[in-house]
Amino acid sequence: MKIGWIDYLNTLPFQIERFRDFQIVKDVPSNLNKLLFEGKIDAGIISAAEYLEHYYKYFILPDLSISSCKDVKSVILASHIPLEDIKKIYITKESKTSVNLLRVIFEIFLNKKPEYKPFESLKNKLSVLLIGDKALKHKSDYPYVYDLSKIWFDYTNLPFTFALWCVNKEYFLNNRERIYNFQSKLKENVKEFFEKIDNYPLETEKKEYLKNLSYDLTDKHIQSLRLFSQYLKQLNLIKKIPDFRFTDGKVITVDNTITLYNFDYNEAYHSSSAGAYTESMHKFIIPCKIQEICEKNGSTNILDVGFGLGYNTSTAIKSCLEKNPNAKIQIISIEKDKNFLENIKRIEIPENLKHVYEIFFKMVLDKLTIGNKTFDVYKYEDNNLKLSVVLADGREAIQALTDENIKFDAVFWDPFSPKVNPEMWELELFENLRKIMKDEAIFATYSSAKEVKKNLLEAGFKIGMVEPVGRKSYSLVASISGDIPPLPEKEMEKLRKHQV
Ligand SMILES: C=C(O[C@@H]1C=C(C(=O)O)C=C[C@H]1O)C(=O)O
Repeated sequence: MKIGWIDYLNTLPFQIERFRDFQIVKDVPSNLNKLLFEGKIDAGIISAAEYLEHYYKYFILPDLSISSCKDVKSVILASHIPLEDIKKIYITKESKTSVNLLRVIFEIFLNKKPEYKPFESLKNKLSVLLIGDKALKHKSDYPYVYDLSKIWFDYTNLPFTFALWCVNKEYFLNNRERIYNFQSKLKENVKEFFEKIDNYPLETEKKEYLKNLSYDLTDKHIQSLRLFSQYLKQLNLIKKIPDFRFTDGKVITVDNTITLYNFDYNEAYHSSSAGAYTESMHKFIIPCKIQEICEKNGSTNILDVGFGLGYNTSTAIKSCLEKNPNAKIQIISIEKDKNFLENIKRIEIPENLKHVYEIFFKMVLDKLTIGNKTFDVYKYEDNNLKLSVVLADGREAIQALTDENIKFDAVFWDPFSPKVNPEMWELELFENLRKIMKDEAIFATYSSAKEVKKNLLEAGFKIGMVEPVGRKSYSLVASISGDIPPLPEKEMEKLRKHQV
């Protein structure tokens, strides 16, 4: 394994010299960012801003960072003139996070646009951005020293994270155990370093500097990184607001709800850009008109394919009962992963869904015969709700449902994507599905892949679109004869052409 390593005093607590089996590549942050991006190193401590820009290429090693609360002392704008008079700033070539932070401070907080220029030497420069050991060394040469972390804190009341331990995604998927081992050693090293710091052979001033930093990565740090990323987006320094993906499978999505990464399918359970709860609401519950059905009919019968972490089912129950507290809800959900309840226990459930999740944890394992097949099923039933999570392959369960006298009012189609899970998007499956839907029932899915549209049309559905939330392309709805927003005529034409 090739590990990128920043040779600054502040990386000392990770005690890299202990990792003798790995190849250590020492460089400044800006170069390490490039090396990791290009896959020339496998993991490393890199600029937090590099993660924010290219998050989809990496996973973060949890609970590790280089952060500061208030002063950091080693990321400074050092100047011979006061801040108000600064028109031109010479910036270090070693940084990515700090340059971006400097821009946020000037262009957003102070509403100023100085000129930025990289420097080769410090000679004759009025104002410079310095990081790392050079900042510590040269700060006393300048009459005005502005600590960027302190300014961030004054404006946001949040700590600031400069560096993250990240691993290249491909490398991680093939070497998970090795990375788990590495991260737990890093964590141990930091802990031990600070336990024994008083005996460490190092000047007191340097010890104080290190003690003032923090090496963990808490919710507060993530909150701060998210805010930072929003500013970077505003300044066009990144294209998309990132999610936060960790090697333990946890993903903190854009609306701050948590989803998990499925390492078998190499895909998260929810889109990173909309957020888990928002996605449920806008791609499934609203397009399927769950509230209208509950209000009008007093009951609803939903098929949820891909229970996953339970967001769609729980959001449906919540929305329905909000509109009509007496509604009778029947949900059949299909889930392939027998351990889905274990996965749910690992996420933090949004406050507004907690009461519904309590129901999930009351489900009991039982058997259910559908058609002539018997499945394992998690069941729950009370006056309002009859919920069955069938543990089965989607195709088998839907095939079996066609032998029952059952018709659904709504279908949430939420398996892994056509790219990684093509068998769940095939024509035959949609033909079976059509048999178990009421004529006016609406089918909703997050995908708008061409194959999916084609197969739905061929199975006898009309298709429509749902405006995008948090991503570029729209998502799909389909129905036999229900009222759905049509696809733009241009799209339909393209599809017709492809069909002949
Ligand atoms: C706290 C510091 O943060 C560093 C700043 C970085 C950046 O600006 O990109 C990257 C890694 C960190 O080690 C420092 O330089 O002292």
